[in-house]
Amino acid sequence: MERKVKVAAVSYLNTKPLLYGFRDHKVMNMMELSMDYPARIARQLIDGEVDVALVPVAIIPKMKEHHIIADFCIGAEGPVSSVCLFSDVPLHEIKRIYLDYQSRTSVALLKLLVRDHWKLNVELVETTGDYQANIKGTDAGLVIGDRALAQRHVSPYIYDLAEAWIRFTSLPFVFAAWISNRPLPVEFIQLFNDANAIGLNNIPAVVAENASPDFDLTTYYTQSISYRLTPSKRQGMQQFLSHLR
Ligand SMILES: C=C(O[C@@H]1C=C(C(=O)O)C=C[C@H]1O)C(=O)O
Repeated sequence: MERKVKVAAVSYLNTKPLLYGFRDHKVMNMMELSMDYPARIARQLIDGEVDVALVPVAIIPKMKEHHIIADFCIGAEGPVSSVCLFSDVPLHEIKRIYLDYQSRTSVALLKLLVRDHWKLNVELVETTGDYQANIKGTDAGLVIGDRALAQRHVSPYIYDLAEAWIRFTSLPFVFAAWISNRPLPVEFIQLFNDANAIGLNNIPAVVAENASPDFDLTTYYTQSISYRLTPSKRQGMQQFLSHLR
């Protein structure tokens, strides 16, 4: 038998619906699952430490070979709630923006919006560890994932990046997709897709076994995140990637 497929997933609440169905699924006999934050799993997929990952789509241009293997993604057709620019002051008064080291796609999207949509003259600052405490005065911050859901209760000004992208392009946005760095057996791909769909078809069960002190998870899973990689999401993704080139 072929060796097990190494799969890496995002360790945020937004991935729980996609992973819910894997537990007792027979696809687990064919794979090993690990979890980390998006920038780390991006590195693991590029370096070949894993075969498939729910990676930030912004890293696609860095891959020698890539295959989108599933019909599911971390996307949005409206405000995504967990990818935002947080600030104490209105957008045009911001002087500096701290960038989230856990992100790849949202950092690229923020840079695009700053330049072409919002047209801001700001200093962009890379981070490597905890930086949310730096978000104060005219220093703003991009925060993603569960930490963004918490930051919503802290910062008075919240600019949702998916919402801004949709205003800018009239297209939905894809933050992350299941991508492999080599071709995989059709049987694996079919089972993998089947496992992804189970949680999405059972959102109340997914909500029942997870908890967020910061955000209503039913709303998050059914209205903020949009999980189906539809033709219009693929179009949004292509448009985003062509902006990156
Ligand atoms: C919507 C989100 O999408 C995430 C954003 C990513 C990025 O910016 O690189 C990568 C994976 C997604 O989990 C989120 O985490 O809040």
